[in-house]
Amino acid sequence: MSGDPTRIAVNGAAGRMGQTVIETATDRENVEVVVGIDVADAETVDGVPVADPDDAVDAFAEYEPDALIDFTVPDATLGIVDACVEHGVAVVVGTTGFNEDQLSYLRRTSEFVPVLKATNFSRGIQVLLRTVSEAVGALDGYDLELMETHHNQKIDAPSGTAKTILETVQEERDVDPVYGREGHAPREDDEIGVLVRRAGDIRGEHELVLAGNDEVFSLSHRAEDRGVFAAGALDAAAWVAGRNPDWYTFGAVIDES
Ligand SMILES: NC(=O)C1=CN([C@@H]2O[C@H](COP(=O)(O)OP(=O)(O)OC[C@H]3O[C@@H](n4cnc5c(N)ncnc54)[C@H](OP(=O)(O)O)[C@@H]3O)[C@@H](O)[C@H]2O)C=CC1
Ligand SMILES: O=C(O)C1=N[C@H](C(=O)O)C[C@H](O)C1
Repeated sequence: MSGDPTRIAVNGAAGRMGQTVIETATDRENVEVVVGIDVADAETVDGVPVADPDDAVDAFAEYEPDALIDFTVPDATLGIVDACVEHGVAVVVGTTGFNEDQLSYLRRTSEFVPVLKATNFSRGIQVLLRTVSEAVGALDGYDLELMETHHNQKIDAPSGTAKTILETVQEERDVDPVYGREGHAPREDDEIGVLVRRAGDIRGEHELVLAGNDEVFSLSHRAEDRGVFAAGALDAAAWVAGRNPDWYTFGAVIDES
C-alpha cells in the first residue's frame, strides 16, 4: 500500500453498522476512522471520538476527514451533507428508505462533493443485480417473485436492496409490484410479488424467483455478517475520496478493484 490512509468520518457511529465499520477499519491500512457522529451519548466508539451531529462542522474542521460513511436514517443523512459540502468531504451513503424528495437533495449534493450511494455494499449483491438483468431479459414471461428477510430492528420495508432489485427487474420488464397477498388474490401475468419478513438478527437475505416453462430458477443472496457491508463501504470511501463532485455507484468501485 502507498500513500496516507483515507481519513473517514462515520455518521451513525454508535449504531449496528457504524460500530461494524469502525471495527472493520481497524484491520485495514488504507483507511482510518478519525471521528464518529451520532446522537447517542457515547464519547467514543472503539477509541474513536464521537461528536453530536449539531457539532459536525466543528468536528470536520478538527479531524479533517476525506470521506463520510453514513449508516443512519434519511433525515440524519440529509442533516449532515451540508457540513460535508462546507468541508469538501466525499459522502458514502448506505442508509436506505429515502423518499423521492430526499433522493433529489442527495443528487443536488453531488454537484458539490462526490456522492456514492448503494443500498447494499456487499459484492455478491452487485453481481446478483447484473445477473437479474440477464435472467429477466432471457426468461420472458416467467412469473417473478421477490422475497427479503431481515432482523427485527429494521425500520424500512421492503429493504433498500429489494427496491433496487425491483427497479432492475422493471428496467427489463414492465411488471407492477404486489406487496404481500391476502384473501382472493389470483396472480396476474404482469405482476411481481414482493414479500417481507422480519425476525431475530438475520443480517439480510434476498431472493428473486423466476418460474415458468416447467422450471424454477432462483437468484439468492445471504449476508452472514455486517462486516461484508462495512468492508464494501470502506472500499467505496477509499475509492471515492478525492474524486470530482458527481454521483457514483458501488458497481464502479467493483469494476475498478
Ligand atoms: N447499504 C448497505 O449495505 C446497508 C445499509 N444499511 C442501512 O443502514 C441504516 C442503518 O442501519 P443500522 O446500523 O442497522 O441502524 P442503527 O439504528 O443500528 O444505527 C443508526 C444509528 O444512527 C443514529 N442516529 C439517529 N439519528 C441520527 C442523527 N441525526 N445523526 C447521527 N446519528 C443518528 C442512531 O441513534 P439512535 O439509535 O439513538 O436513534 C443509531 O446509533 C439503515 O437504513 C439500513 O437499512 C444497513 C446495513 C447495510
Ligand atoms: O437494515 C439492514 O440491516 C440492511 N439494510 C440494507 C437494505 O435495506 O437493503 C442492506 C442489507 O440488506 C442490510
